[in-house]
Amino acid sequence: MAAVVAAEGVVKTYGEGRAARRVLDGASLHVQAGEVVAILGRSGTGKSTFLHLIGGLDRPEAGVISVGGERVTGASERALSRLRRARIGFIFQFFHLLPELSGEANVLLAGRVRGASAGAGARGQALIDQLGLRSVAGSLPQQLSGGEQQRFAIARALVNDPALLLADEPTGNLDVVAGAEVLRLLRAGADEGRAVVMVTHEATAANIADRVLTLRDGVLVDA
Ligand SMILES: Nc1ncnc2c1ncn2[C@@H]1O[C@H](COP(=O)(O)OP(=O)(O)OP(=O)(O)O)[C@@H](O)[C@H]1O
Repeated sequence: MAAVVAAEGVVKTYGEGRAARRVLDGASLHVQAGEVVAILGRSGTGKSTFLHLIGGLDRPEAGVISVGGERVTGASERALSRLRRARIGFIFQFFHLLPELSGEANVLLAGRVRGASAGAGARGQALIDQLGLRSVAGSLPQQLSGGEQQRFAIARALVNDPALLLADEPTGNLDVVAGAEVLRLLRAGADEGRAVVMVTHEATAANIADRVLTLRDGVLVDA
């Protein structure tokens, strides 16, 4: 079976000249459908950078990245935004919900953009029910708890039924109970056949992972 994520030899440098810092130096990662991979590593080692590169939010200077068999590296901006909408769900530490829209509207909007998958509206409503968000569906993000905001963010990430979920410190801003629920939802997302790549500081988050890797000296190694 082809990997959902195939990243080979990824190199990324920030800055120029004497200030240049090579954050990724040949990092490689392959993730299959149904698999959760946790990436640990000290602060500043390049975990978020790597996730952004996989998701096509930034470009490496060397290496090859594919998602779902489609090239991320070398793709045009237009192709990248289509690929992101169709295949990738992003979940961030600070939720990144649009503040002027209700939780429900945040989810449904993601299912209405150009290139959204068929049936996204119905799926969004079903996710709001499944994730226990119906009673707060009309609330603005600022009126919601952190755990509720993250569950809306997960519903938004799932609304187009992506093959890949990318989660950057998804429990970093939550208490233990809400964090455990978010991890359970990520695990369930993989058990439904998605690939999940999660960057985390928290060793407990790795409990739901099939594989735990560490980013060290610019490459991914077994933890
Ligand atoms: N846009 C940027 N321009 C310059 N340097 C950057 C940029 N983004 C990140 N860096 C630097 O690259 C390094 C890796 O950053 P990154 O956010 O990927 O690390 P991280 O492992 O996710 O860290 P943390 O665990 O603290 O979130 C850091 O030293 C950071 O300061």
